[in-house]
Amino acid sequence: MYIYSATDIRAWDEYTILHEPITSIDLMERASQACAEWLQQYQQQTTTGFVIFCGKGNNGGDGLAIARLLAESDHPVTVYILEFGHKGTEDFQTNLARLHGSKAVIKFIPAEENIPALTAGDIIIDALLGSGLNRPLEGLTAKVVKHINQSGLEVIAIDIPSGLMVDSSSIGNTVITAQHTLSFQCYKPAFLVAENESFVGHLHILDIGLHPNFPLEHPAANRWINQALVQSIIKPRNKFAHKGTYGHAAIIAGSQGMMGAATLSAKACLRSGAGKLTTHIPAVGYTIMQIAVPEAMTYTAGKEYIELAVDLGKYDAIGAGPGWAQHDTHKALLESIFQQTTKALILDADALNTMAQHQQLLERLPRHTIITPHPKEFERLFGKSANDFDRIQLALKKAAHFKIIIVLKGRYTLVATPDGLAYFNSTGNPGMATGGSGDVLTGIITGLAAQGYTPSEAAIAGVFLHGLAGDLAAAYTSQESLIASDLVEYLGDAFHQLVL
Ligand SMILES: NC(=O)C1=CN([C@@H]2O[C@H](COP(=O)(O)OP(=O)(O)OC[C@H]3O[C@@H](n4cnc5c(N)ncnc54)[C@H](OP(=O)(O)O)[C@@H]3O)[C@@H](O)[C@H]2O)[C@@H](O)CC1
Ligand SMILES: Nc1ncnc2c1ncn2[C@@H]1O[C@H](COP(=O)(O)OP(=O)(O)O)[C@@H](O)[C@H]1O
Ligand SMILES: [K+]
Repeated sequence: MYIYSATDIRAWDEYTILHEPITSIDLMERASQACAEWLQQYQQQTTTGFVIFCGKGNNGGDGLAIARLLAESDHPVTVYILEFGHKGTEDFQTNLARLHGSKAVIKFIPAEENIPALTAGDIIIDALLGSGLNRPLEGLTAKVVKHINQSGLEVIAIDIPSGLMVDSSSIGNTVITAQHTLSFQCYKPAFLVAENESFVGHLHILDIGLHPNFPLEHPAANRWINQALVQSIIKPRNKFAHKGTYGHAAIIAGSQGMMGAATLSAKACLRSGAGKLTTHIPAVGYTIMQIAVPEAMTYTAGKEYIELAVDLGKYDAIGAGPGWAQHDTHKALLESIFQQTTKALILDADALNTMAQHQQLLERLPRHTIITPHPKEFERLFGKSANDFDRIQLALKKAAHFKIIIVLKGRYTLVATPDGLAYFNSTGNPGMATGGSGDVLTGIITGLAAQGYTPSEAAIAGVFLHGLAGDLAAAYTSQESLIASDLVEYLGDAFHQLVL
């Protein structure tokens, strides 16, 4: 599934009108019906008043149609139309004419003194501006939005909170703060970044039946990692497989006091289907690893810190970095890993911090290395970004420059590939914001890469399975109680859900 820009969404709209075919006003009716149905399910008492703020574009047109549909179901509805000069789009005008025949009360806001007082208990519907927004809100529009935000009432935004840019940062702008956003057909870039969380609230994507052929003919660089995509990647195991079939993985991890990171990565690697695993750890962790992960072979070098890794050429995938801590031998260790790597390499945590301190190492990264920074590690490596959109662009730029795969972790983890594609992961939950979650991810991606999945495939499937394991674990144990070990325990159920 693609994540479209505002321009692409408009094109999909027009494509549907032309090819279904359907008139523009009927498409608006379909979108509005989907919203009205959602609203009535959400608020079943017909005594609840809806106060609907409409602009004069098609987002306002949606608001007018929703008003009529709610009034027909005996909800008290008051509509406020914000006057900004022009008379409104054609579909806005048609819906205004249709609304005149209904029980809804229609009022206009031509000036600040007409901004209405809002009544406790009312639900506000924001249909002021949608995907046609082309500049920050100002003047009367900004005042209305601030008034709504200050009311403290529940706000439900139609398509996108008014004032929020679809494809770029809205930091510092006046934007509706919604508790729910009912958006049409597909995710938009604005919904995927942490900086917009407080505006969007709970997001609901409503299917309004835009033409299914459009995505087939218009691939986009921004993509959604969902079950269908991962099912197309993960292959069932061969009937006559033996342990050599699924690769030999190495996890180079751990230090005094951080052997947990190494064991979590190792377990996750094995639970992801790798045929064999050897762990390279410091001597201090030998007994811990042998007891915690008896399935893994173990090689030790260094006492409290891993200092040397030898004979790496035989591995199909190497995961390095979890629990290394900071030590002055790590630069040489990384250089030696780079030299010996023949196949896949996954770098996380302190391996990334070491590269951040010795930037020249970046230039020596083997091609198609996967790095898995969280935003702070990303910043240490590549510098600060002014906003989340810039950070995504920077990740794509660096992925292309160094020919690597960057897994930028977060709510919607980004997998940026060297060919300029940005995959956003759909699974996961805040229960996973707990120490060790990232170590599990490193193990999963290493385990997948060892089996011969390409680095991009391993990263995409890895983040999805990791998040899905988190969702299944949270459903059982709650987000609060979730710990990283649970992610390993639920990986099996996550694979089951793919129904191979
Ligand atoms: N795509 C779909 O699937 C479907 C989409 N549908 C709906 O259509 C909506 C998009 O409609 P839309 O294009 O008419 O845009 P919308 O945001 O209502 O108005 C934009 C107009 O406002 C203006 N303007 C811009 N910025 C401004 C500002 N800061 N302050 C003040 N004014 C500003 C600007 O005009 P300008 O002033 O620049 O001449 C621009 O022309 C979409 O969100 C969804 O709800 C459904 O009905 C059917 C299926
Ligand atoms: N709010 C969230 N929603 C979804 N996934 C999350 C959330 N918080 C954290 N995660 C996931 O958990 C992992 C945390 O990794 P990281 O920050 O490296 O943790 P650690 O260093 O403790 O292992 C990442 O894969 C991230 O995507
Ligand atoms: K809106």
